[in-house]
Amino acid sequence: MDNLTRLLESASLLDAHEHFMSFCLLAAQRSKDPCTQVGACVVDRQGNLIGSGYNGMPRGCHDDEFPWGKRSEDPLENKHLYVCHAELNAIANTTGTMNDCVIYVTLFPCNECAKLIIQNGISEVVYLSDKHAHKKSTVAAKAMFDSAGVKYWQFKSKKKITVEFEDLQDRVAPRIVL
Ligand SMILES: O=c1ccn([C@H]2C[C@H](O)[C@@H](COP(=O)(O)O)O2)c(=O)[nH]1
Ligand SMILES: [Zn+2]
Repeated sequence: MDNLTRLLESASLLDAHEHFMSFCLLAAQRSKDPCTQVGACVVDRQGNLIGSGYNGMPRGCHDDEFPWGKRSEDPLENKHLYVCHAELNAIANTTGTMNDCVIYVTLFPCNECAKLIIQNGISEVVYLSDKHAHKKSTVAAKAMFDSAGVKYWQFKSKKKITVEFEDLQDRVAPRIVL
């Protein structure tokens, strides 16, 4: 890539997919899960972000009372029985219809989230990581999406976005590093 192209591209805006997936990555930073932070957002066909969430304990269930580990032999001492998934929280935080909306999520949805996505009429899933692709929950989720006609595709980009708050005191836009 020559310098002029690089300059022009670095000055260009984020496209919609980059914008919403970046938003999910920022939302994921709020998660207290020490192993897998997940962010999700629901976007309507006009391009409006109408709900978002990240994986966390249910409202009123404090992190000091519930576990974040996953290695105990006792399932009651592991996070999985308690944690609300990012997609669940994004959907719960959305007001109004989700018919034909798109959900962006940093990790491919599990089977339980797939059911929620389908039952709420969401028609497209854009995901970043498929690190649980080998798990039965992911295989089941894909089978349900295929059957229900929910489109899903993996977001890929080589862009790097650096947000430096200090830097922003003098400039209005984050620096996009290519
Ligand atoms: O559809 C999903 C699947 C998982 N999550 C969350 C739930 C947990 O907090 C982590 C998974 O933990 P691992 O340590 O990778 O098993 O991801 C989600 O939000 N949405
Ligand atoms: Zn899930």
